[in-house]
Amino acid sequence: MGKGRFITFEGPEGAGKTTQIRLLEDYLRLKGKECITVREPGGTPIGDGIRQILLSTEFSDMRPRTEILLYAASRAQLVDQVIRPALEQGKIVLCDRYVDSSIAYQGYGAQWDLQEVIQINEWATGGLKPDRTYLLDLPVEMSQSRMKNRGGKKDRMELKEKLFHERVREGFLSLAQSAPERYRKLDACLSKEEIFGQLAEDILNLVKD
Ligand SMILES: Nc1ncnc2c1ncn2[C@@H]1O[C@H](COP(=O)(O)OP(=O)(O)OP(=O)(O)O)[C@@H](O)[C@H]1O
Ligand SMILES: Cc1cn([C@H]2C[C@H](O)[C@@H](COP(=O)(O)O)O2)c(=O)[nH]c1=O
Repeated sequence: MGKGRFITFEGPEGAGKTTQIRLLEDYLRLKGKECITVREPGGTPIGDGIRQILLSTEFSDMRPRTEILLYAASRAQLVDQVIRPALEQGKIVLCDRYVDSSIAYQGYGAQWDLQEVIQINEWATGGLKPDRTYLLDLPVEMSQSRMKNRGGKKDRMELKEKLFHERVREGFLSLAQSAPERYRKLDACLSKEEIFGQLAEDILNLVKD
């Protein structure tokens, strides 16, 4: 049995997290690795219910404490029900967003106390940390233009002002800088293939045993 590895993807809306996770999943399977993909908020029936509440524009009056706790509640369920069991079975877990999204959006974006966000999430996850985090960094204008091209209605988080999203980007960049051993920053303006080339080069070392 291989050693379980927990790999997370972070970055703004439209950065290409889903695209890169799909490419990576195929690549790892070809290399004979067992992996699963999950996303946050969601990834379990309870988490999917919480996701609907969190992203619905009906709840524009959601309070910051409620928002932080709902993201953490979805995460607690996902860690306990899906992520830890998969890691114990030696699988590679690819996770679209994790605790760093709460630090970036609720901490930096909404300007809530960073230490409180960190502590709540430490408790919710039982301290589970990723082995590797890929940050797909993209300017806010490009994120918003990709969202526009994708079409459909904006969700509650996408509707937040541009300055909020600028602070989120700063938050991610600061997180990446403060943990260089865990983070790999990728330029999300590059082509899908160029980004994946960089990712694939890094991942093989990480999952070799
Ligand atoms: N490197 C890239 N260059 C140009 N367009 C890209 C690139 N990567 C992804 N896209 C396109 O941008 C859009 C968003 O990509 P994707 O869904 O992978 O992003 P995401 O980070 O998962 O977004 P979200 O957080 O909103 O779910 C899609 O239309 C996708 O085809
Ligand atoms: C996990 C997490 C997510 N968010 C925000 C980020 C996005 O705007 C949405 C999730 O939707 P997407 O399909 O991944 O773009 O929720 C957040 O604010 N805090 C979090 O912890």
